[in-house]
Amino acid sequence: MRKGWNGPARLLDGAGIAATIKDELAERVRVLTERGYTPGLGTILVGTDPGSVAYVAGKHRDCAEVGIASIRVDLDADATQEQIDAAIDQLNADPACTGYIVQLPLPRGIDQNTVLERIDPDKDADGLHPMNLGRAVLRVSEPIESPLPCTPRACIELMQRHGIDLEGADVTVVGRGTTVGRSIGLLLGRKDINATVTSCHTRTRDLAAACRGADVIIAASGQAGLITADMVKPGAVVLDVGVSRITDPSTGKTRLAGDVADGVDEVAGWLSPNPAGVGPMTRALLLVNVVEAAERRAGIR
Ligand SMILES: Nc1nc(=O)c2c([nH]1)NC[C@@H]1CN(c3ccc(C(=O)N[C@@H](CCC(=O)O)C(=O)O)cc3)C=[N+]21
Repeated sequence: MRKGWNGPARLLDGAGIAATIKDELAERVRVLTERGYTPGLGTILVGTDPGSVAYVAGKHRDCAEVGIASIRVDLDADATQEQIDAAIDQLNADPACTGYIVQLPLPRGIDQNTVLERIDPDKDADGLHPMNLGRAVLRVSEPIESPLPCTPRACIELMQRHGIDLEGADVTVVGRGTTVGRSIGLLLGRKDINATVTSCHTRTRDLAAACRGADVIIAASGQAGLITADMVKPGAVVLDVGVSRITDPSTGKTRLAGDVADGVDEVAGWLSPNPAGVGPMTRALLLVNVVEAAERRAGIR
């Protein structure tokens, strides 16, 4: 938060920091490759959801930029649970694959939890396997030598690299989805971060009050424009994590919209743009998870 703040917000430059992180990773990848441990990222994509197709393509482009090998498994939208299981078993067994993700959401009829639990926890590049989430719950004061969820890591890294102090800060998290809302509190409450976390969702009685009291708002509900200027304490840090695809009723065209409404930039002290904020950072932290997994395998962490 910024004292005596009187807008407009400074931008949390996710695209810029992501580029810096990728530069740092390229050097670590070079060392790994020299030792015969080139990291490899796998993706399993089921179906042709345009958002998912675009994200997966972005992840493979990022890999190429830093020298990480990439392995792509694309399945039809009507793939069976058995076919998805077989793709997971294949990547679990593939020595060239250091870590991989199964792009979410999965088509209707496929059980997400069964899929996530089948991933080898050491290769869980998303940090969403119950073993890895469980480690994050249990190890609050020691370093965690296993993958952590990418978007929560991305949010924290984005703030830390802009010098934002989270020690004792009041952080309100809006949304309780698997990839962000449910797990980010595990990281924010760690003894090396020490934030105080309030977790809100669609049944919260007074969301505006919970937001107004916060030094930091993490908006990850997936409801376009949910967080409005009147809900933000002047000078607060606002991270716009949500991604919704909305259709303009007059033109019929779709566009991407975040959780944060226009006008918040006039009140907040810091704001992550969307696009170019948390999205590119999430992709960068995915690569960090893969490089860290490769370093563990190579015995250099
Ligand atoms: N297993 C799994 N892991 C994920 O991490 C995961 C997932 N499933 N399913 C969907 C969400 C969404 N997500 C995004 C990643 C990058 C951008 C991103 O880089 N966006 C660009 C813009 C991209 C555009 O314009 O389409 C930006 O913000 O600048 C956005 C969204 C990862 N997710």
